[in-house]
Amino acid sequence: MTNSDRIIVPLDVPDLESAIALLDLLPEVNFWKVGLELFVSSGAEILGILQERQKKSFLDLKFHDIPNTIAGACRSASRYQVDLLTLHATAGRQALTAAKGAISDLLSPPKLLAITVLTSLNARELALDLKIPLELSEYGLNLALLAKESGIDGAVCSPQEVAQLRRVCGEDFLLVCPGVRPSWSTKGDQSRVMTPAQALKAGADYLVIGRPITGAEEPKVAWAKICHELADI
Ligand SMILES: O=c1ccn([C@@H]2O[C@H](COP(=O)(O)O)[C@@H](O)[C@H]2O)c(=O)[nH]1
Repeated sequence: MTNSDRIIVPLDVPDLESAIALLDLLPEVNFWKVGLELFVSSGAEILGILQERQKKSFLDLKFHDIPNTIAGACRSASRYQVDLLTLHATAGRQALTAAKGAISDLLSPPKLLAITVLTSLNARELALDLKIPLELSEYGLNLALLAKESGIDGAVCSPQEVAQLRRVCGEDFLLVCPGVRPSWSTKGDQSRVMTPAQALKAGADYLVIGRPITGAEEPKVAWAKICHELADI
């Protein structure tokens, strides 16, 4: 796998037409993410289109519910033959275990990823608004370990925590990092960021890079620039 195959681009657009326009504009992208905005507006059709085009897909619906509901949602989502699927680690051990159990008899189930601490949050918000008494990195690590113990395949974390998670959770635990910003792009609403090269060197398996590419004046140029930055690491 080349480093550009490690980049997942989110289709964070309001409708199917805009999503297809992005696929057409960036045929060199092999891994696409479908999140809440597109799925809520347009449903699952985009997942069939990605399959037809032989692209890998990441369904990022971040399930957060009681065990029975999460299990059913994971089973339903598996029908779409997606490669990755997310749920929140904070749903708890029983929900994580139920999610894994609900898809374990399928022939090619998606890999389940647990969201740890959203990359938009900073330490101050975690402590003052959410009243989490742990350091952010310790909290994230605990959530990743809970997911691993519950049979979940990997975690979504910020690049700032990925080295620690890699060290503690091991090589087989899939680590996917949003919150990735090239030095030449703006952070926007992301708090805990690193550049693509830093994130890969720190141990990420995949990088989710959206607006620096899709919001660029010339998305093809932005994509090529990031791939170039990752070519020699
Ligand atoms: O902690 C998280 C979990 C998921 N995301 C998603 O990743 C992309 C990031 O897009 P950018 O435009 O590169 O900011 C987006 O779809 C989020 O829903 C995340 O950012 N942080």
